Amino acid sequence: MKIIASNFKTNHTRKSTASFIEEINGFLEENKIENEVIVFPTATSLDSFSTASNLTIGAQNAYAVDKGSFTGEIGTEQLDEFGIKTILIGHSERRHILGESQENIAKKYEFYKSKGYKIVYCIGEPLEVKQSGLEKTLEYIYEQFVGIDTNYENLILAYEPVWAIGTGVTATTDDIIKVHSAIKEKIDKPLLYGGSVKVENVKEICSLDGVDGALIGTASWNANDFKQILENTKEL
Ligand SMILES: O=C[C@H](O)COP(=O)(O)O
Repeated sequence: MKIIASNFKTNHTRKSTASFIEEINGFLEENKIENEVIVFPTATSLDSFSTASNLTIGAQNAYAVDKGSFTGEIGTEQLDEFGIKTILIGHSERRHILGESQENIAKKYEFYKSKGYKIVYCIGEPLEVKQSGLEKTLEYIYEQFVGIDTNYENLILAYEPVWAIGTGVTATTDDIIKVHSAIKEKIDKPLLYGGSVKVENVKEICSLDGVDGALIGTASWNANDFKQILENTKEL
């Protein structure tokens, strides 16, 4: 059983999201796909979708609050409206582009943990760290666990090397195995790989030891490609 997640990032409209979800839902049912599938649309496209039991809709981000005066943010009141109970936290784009600190990420994690959300928690190193070797890479990754309760029952991890995200450069199977096995030795949670996963490589990556699924950006935005990804991982 694998977990295949699609992160829309800043892509798709409300309308195209609804048709994507309808199409994927139908595909899962018709093809009896049993893997767990999670789709993270933009906040503006969240809705009360009717979905198969193995398809979950999650939020890409939300503030650590129920409601209040936090311009531009959403909280659990807005997520509850659509029954959203899954959230992505610590994505590298939020860390490196939007400037979220480990302290803020840990606060957000604690808040959504206290609400019982399923949390997909991302970790991963930038290129200069990777170039300094495995030991430094792991040190960097472990710092991203500061303030994070890794025993939380609803936790899924996603290892996403920053240099592989949206670049078309996938980590080698050797890179993935080394980092995944090191993380798995310390933390016994499902661990996804993310970073230029596509139709052609998803099966190989998801078959590696210590890889429990994939968190996919670019290659998941086209419904036909995502269906192919789901098909290619169906038997794993
Ligand atoms: O959340 C997904 C990851 O950032 C991977 O993105 P990507 O598949 O476009 O490389």
